[in-house]
Formats: sequence, structure tokens, C-alpha cells
Amino acid sequence: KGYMTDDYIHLFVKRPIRRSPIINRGYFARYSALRKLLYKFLDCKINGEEKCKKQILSLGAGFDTTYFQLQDEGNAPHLYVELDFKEVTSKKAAIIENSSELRGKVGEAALISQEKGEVSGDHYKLLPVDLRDIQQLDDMISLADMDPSLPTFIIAECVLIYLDPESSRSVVSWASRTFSTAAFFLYEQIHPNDAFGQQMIMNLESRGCGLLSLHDTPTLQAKEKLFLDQGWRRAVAWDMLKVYSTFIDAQERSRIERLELFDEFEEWYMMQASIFSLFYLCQITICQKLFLLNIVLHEHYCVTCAINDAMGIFNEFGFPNEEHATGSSTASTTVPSM
Ligand SMILES: C[S@@+](CC[C@H](N)C(=O)[O-])C[C@H]1O[C@@H](n2cnc3c(N)ncnc32)[C@H](O)[C@@H]1O
Repeated sequence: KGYMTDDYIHLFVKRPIRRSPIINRGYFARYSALRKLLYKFLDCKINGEEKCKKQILSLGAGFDTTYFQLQDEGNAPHLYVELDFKEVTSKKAAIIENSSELRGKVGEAALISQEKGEVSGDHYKLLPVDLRDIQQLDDMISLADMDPSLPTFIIAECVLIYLDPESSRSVVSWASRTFSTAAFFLYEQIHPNDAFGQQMIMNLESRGCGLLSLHDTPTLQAKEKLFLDQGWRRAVAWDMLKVYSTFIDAQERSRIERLELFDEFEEWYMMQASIFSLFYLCQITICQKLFLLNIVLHEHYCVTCAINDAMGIFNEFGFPNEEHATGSSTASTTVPSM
């Protein structure tokens, strides 16, 4: 649709899925926020040195293609490590092995084992792990040759929320103990208790994806507290409404807002009618309803950015112009332009 460029996704997704513009906008906001923070991380200088070694660790990476895109852009870090269940890494290893394009990106000399679910190149590793097992995590980090002293960007997009709360906390705590100069990008759901949140939980549960940790960290404050309690020095959580309206570049926003009209939500809107019945009865215009839906949807997802900064390179890193680690809500009431 033109929201973003991904020259590799077709290798991982057999049939394109048509999604409503509101969902596409949500994906775009998430992609764009991650990209902006990733580029900032990759640009950070250490002792004035531009080309310093950095690493990215993606927890529950699934079929994400970010590494291949960064390679194409000339932005790939010294080391990029992806972890997931073996069932997933085996499939990803098979796709990489069977594509000359992807094999080239991980390096022709990379060792690929579909059976073990592993890919091991000089700068890219794909390894199987159960994130609930911290010993396994340690083993895989060693196997991947990660250097805990290097600046590390950790990505967990829609992953920790599926673990039980104890396991989620253990992963966050492990990451803090392991990487002294690190940024943690957490993207996941909030607000389970309102009508929209309950519908969101039911939709995911009906697909076998229980949001096991959602009640443990139901708000922006709780997400920040999760990190601060587990040893991170700073943590700021913003909902996607605020991320979209104040963090994503205005030019990008106005570009993607011209891509699709918000004209096809009646069915989805009806699904959510419980929260909007008042508005529905009042017969507000479809445009107004969609505007409200957009707000509600984006208030139920958030990014938490947590920092450990032993090297002192992240002074300016993260969401701007906010007091860090206040523990207070940083949600904004700003609404996106439509
Ligand atoms: C919703 S998908 C998100 C994938 C990817 N992060 C993205 O945003 O496109 C969740 C991923 O987490 C992985 N996952 C869930 N629980 C896990 C666990 N205990 N250990 C390893 N991976 C896990 C799943 O296999 C799946 O690939």
C-alpha cells in the first residue's frame, strides 16, 4: 500500500492479507517508531567514534525482516541476533537457505541448519530458545558471540505479553543484568479492562494467543515500573496515539494519511459497538466514528523504551522532552490529524 518498503516480506508471507486502513496505520506507527529509535541507536557515537561496534537482539523475532532491510541500507550493526521458538527459527532458517537473495545477506559462508533451527553468519545469528528459560537465553547469547559490554538494542514486539508475568519479569531483569549499555524497545498492549480491551483479549484468545502478562502491566505506569523494578535506569512508556502524533515525523504522517481513505470500517465498528453505542445512537458521522476508533485503538498499544547507560551514550536517547522514570503517566491527549 506504500506505508513502508520491505523487499523481503514476500519471501515469508505466502498470501498478502488485506487489512483495514486503521490497522495499517497502527502497523505503520509501530514500524516507524522502531525505525526512528533504531537509527538513533545506530548513529550514537562512542568517544566521538562513528563506526563503533553495536549489536541488536530481537526476542521472539518471528518472521521479521528488519536485518535484511538494514543490510540493504548499509545500516546493519556489527551483530544482529534473532531468537524464537525452534518451530519458528527452523522455518525461518529454511526460507533463508532456499533464497539466494537472503543467503547473500547472511553471508555465503553462514552455517544454516533447518534441523537445529539455526543460522550462523559473521554478523547475523538466528537461534532457537524458549524465553522462559533464562539458562537457555544465556547459552544462546554465548553461542551467538554477543558481547555484553557492547551497546545493545533489544527488541520485543508483541512477545513478552504472551509469557506468564513471572517469565516476562525474568526476561526484563536478565536483559538488565546482562547488558550494561542497552536500549530496550517493548511494544505491546495496555488497558485490558475497558470494553475495547476486553474485545482485544477475546479476539486474541480465540486464536490461541492469551495475553498472559497484560493484567500484570495494564497501564503505561505499570510498563515503566516493570523495567525500573527489574534494574533498568530509565523507562518511558507512551501509547501509540502519542507516539503517532508527536514522535513520528510530521512529513511521514502526512504522506501515509494520503494513502488510504478511512472508509471501510463499518463491520469492525459494529463489533466494537458496545463502547460506541452512545455515539452510534447519536448518529455521528462515519468520519467521526472512525476518528474515535482510531484514538481508542491506538490507546491500547504502547511502546516502552528503557535504558541502561554505563557508557554514557544515551543522554539524548528515547522519547524527547519528557522527564524520565517519573513513574507518572506520559500519555498524551493530543490526537492525530486525519
Ligand atoms: C506475535 S509474534 C511477534 C513476532 C515479531 N516480534 C513481530 O513483531 O512481528 C510473537 C512471537 O514470539 C514468539 N514467542 C512467544 N513465546 C515465546 C517463548 N516462550 N520463547 C521464544 N519465542 C516465543 C512466537 O513464536 C512468535 O514468533
